[in-house]
Amino acid sequence: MDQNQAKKAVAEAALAYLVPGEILGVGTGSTVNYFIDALASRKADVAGAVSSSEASSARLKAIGIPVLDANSAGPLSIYVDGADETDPHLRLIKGGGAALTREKIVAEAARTFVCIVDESKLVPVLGQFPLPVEVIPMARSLVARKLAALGGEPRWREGVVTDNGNVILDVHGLRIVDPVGLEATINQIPGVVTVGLFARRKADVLLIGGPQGVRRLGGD
Ligand SMILES: O=C(CO)[C@H](O)[C@H](O)COP(=O)(O)O
Repeated sequence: MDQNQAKKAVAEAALAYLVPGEILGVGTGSTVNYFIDALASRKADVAGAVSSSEASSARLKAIGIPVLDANSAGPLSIYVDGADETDPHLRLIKGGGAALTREKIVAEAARTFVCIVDESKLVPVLGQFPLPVEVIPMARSLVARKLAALGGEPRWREGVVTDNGNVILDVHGLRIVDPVGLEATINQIPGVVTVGLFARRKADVLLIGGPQGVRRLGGD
């Protein structure tokens, strides 16, 4: 099974968590694209979706799933999304696709966060993947200095503007031994909209695809 087959396998496995007749949350990225493709076969069970990006909204609409405003949808049954990195405790780094803020909002609104990854994303300690931070443009340099003081090496993802009109700093060189603490610390820097650490609201279920098939962590 190659990496794309692993992504497709976990995406299809996530269908088992659908709650018929309820609204679900849908994330962003290549693994989620496989999930949206798979969702086409279960359209009748989906009352609608709240999406974390314009890209996923377009893909959902293309298969005929109504995309709803988060403000009118209320609590969501599940949230299905990928990750850039996960540790064995289901804490995540997300935001490689620059959709981290909306992803955090939709994850928070969901009863169950089902994270779908291929096994290359599983690490013992988070931080090998540069940590994305969404920042209000006028605060970019200030926030970069504060992140450097925390021991990271922030790099501006030049040319990228988020769906919310902000910029992304990717923080290299962190070894994140206290994800909950670091999430809170970075979120408190003025000008930070969101850090792509999902440690306080982590995944509830992690589906990992690899050569042996799909295995699950959490959800017991
Ligand atoms: O956080 C994300 C987007 O902001 C994605 O979930 C993450 O980048 C994983 O993407 P992919 O499934 O393409 O590997």
